Amino acid sequence: MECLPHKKTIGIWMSDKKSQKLNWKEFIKSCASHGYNLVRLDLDIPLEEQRPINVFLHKLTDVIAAADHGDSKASVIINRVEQYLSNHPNITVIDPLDNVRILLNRYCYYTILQNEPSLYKQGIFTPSFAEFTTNNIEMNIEIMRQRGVKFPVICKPTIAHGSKSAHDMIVIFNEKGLHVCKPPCVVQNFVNHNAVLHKVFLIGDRYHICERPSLKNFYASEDLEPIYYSTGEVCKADSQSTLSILDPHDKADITLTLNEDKIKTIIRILRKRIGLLLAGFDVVIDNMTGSHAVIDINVYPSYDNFPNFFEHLLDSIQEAENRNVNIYNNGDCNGVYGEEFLGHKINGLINVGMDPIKYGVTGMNIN
Ligand SMILES: Nc1ncnc2c1ncn2[C@@H]1O[C@H](COP(=O)(O)OP(=O)(O)OP(=O)(O)O)[C@@H](O)[C@H]1O
Ligand SMILES: O=P(O)(O)O[C@H]1[C@H](O)[C@H](O)[C@H](OP(=O)(O)O)[C@@H](OP(=O)(O)O)[C@@H]1O
Ligand SMILES: [Mg+2]
Repeated sequence: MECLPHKKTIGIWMSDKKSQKLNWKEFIKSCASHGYNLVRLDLDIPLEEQRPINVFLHKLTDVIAAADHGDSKASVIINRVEQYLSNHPNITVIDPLDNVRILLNRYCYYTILQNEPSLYKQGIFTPSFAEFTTNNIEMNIEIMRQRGVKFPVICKPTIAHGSKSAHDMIVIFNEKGLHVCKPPCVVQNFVNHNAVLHKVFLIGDRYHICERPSLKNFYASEDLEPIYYSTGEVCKADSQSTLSILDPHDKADITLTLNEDKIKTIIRILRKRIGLLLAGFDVVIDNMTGSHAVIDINVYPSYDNFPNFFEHLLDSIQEAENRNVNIYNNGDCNGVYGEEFLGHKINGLINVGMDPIKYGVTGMNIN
């Protein structure tokens, strides 16, 4: 992208896979209309040798996950990024790497939700879960018992990003099925939800909800073998998996209606506890109780069909920058910590000034 004078600069990095899905022409146009140049950063060369930036916009989840698990090349990249950002505290980071790290580990972010007693009272929950760190079936059965995890369960890799296998799931119906688990993994109570998934995409204080195909209803059984699937096969807008076809006895005659007040409550909790500007979460509605189960939280998701995505993104970046400029000019150059979370300081410059969620881009006013 060419650079024009007197404009601020957004430096961006994302995987090639993600980059191919982005409408770069439209993005550059939106950046320009908001007074930004857009440059793609090359993390294989020192950032000091590249154009100075005001905003660092990234999806480094795969690289962070690899670095945190000992990959030397990934570690060089993350160290380079973190050193650069430490040397340039006035750069607005979207989103701070320590905040992103929270969402790399399913056990970690499920625990955030479980530790929010206010959610349960409002008919919101995260399904009971347990983490397997060994292949010892007896130990794992005992852990499930202690944590109220009951069949059927979904087995998911503990690490939520960083490889295709992060999305490889298994539905397990009985104890003998547990031998298929590959620790470290989490097992989570399966919530029957009539094969309808609600995806919530967040950009700062803006959100958009879309429906996606999901899994049909399942029940514990001593006779059923584990069912393997990957999220992308079942839950994309155009997915047509047989796993989404309700069994005849399950033909849903009742419509499960998403409660937007519950969604706003979840958004407030995530902003307070995780503090990401670019995130998403998945909700299924328990078809017996109507309670809303938060089953997943994502870093910088696809934002498929998010209305005027680039405009909302740039507006939010400007708002985040304005907050940072105020903090930086007030001499708090080390950034402002958000709330303590499980030992991780949420180093969230964008956490500062927790404005009420302004509105859902669906036009709902939220106070
Ligand atoms: N506890 C659950 N009960 C019922 N269905 C579930 C549960 N957890 C996951 N699922 C189903 O499996 C799918 C994938 O689960 P999840 O969203 O945790 O995986 P993921 O690969 O991280 O997804 P994403 O593509 O959003 O990152 C969900 O969209 C939903 O269809
Ligand atoms: O359409 P969605 O938002 O469900 O697809 C996302 C998916 O939820 C995950 O967030 C993917 O990220 P990873 O977990 O890192 O694989 C996204 O892939 P990406 O290449 O766009 O980052 C999907 O878009
Ligand atoms: Mg998901």
